[in-house]
Amino acid sequence: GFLQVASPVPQGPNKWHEQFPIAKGQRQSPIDIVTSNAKVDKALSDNPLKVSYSNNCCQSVTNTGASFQVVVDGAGTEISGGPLDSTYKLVQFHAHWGPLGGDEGSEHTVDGVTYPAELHLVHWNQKYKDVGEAVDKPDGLAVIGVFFSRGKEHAGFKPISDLFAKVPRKADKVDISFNYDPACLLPARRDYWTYLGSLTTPPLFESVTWIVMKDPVEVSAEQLAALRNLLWETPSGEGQMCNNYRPPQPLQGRLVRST
Ligand SMILES: Cc1ccc(O)c(S)c1
Ligand SMILES: [Zn+2]
Repeated sequence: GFLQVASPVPQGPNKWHEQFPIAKGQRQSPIDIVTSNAKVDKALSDNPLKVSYSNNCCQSVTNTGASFQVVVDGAGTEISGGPLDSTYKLVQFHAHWGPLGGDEGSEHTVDGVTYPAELHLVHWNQKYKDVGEAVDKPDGLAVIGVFFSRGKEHAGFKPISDLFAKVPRKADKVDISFNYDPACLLPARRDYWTYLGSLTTPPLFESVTWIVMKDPVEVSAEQLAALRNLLWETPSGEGQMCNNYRPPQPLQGRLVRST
């Protein structure tokens, strides 16, 4: 029969360093957050993190082949304060998750504890002309991480999780026709840990000021299962997208601050 030339299946995290040497860098993410080593920094509370999103900023949901991604028009969606020396604008949000029904899937862990999924709200520094210029600068990005725990349905996440079945394949895209305020995905209590790290997927740029919310938000088992309506390439062909999380990386002496 004809030689089957399979499309190159993305290699797992332990191979990324071959093509992206920065994978073994000095400020890689995610990390295990050892809460007893985190240092409370009152400067973080003296200048509180300000999150102001608008409720008509979300344009579409797409399947990137590695996660879902809600594409956001940054106009009117700004964060500032806390660990940030500048204003950053939201550009997209996505998530990382584990196997069906499992408790692993988050990227950051807290004293070794994993959550079933982790949401990433990606923002870029307004001192740069666009996200393309910001994405590889040391102060280019700020990502708010929110842990998802399994529990009651998250009414605010439902309009998004209901769309996953409409974007099963890579590059599939569906417009978001309703008003949606991503702030509904944040926990009520705004305490967080913050440290300097990187993107958790290639190209793994060391450009992220991480803001990891301490409190998880609850989503239902069905909403976690809806993440698997997204498909991706596996070594044995097309399959449910899952385990798209990178395990914790060496801290390399970095300080984790806490509110
Ligand atoms: C900009 C960006 C893209 C993908 C990611 O997983 C993260 S963490 C950040
Ligand atoms: Zn991410």
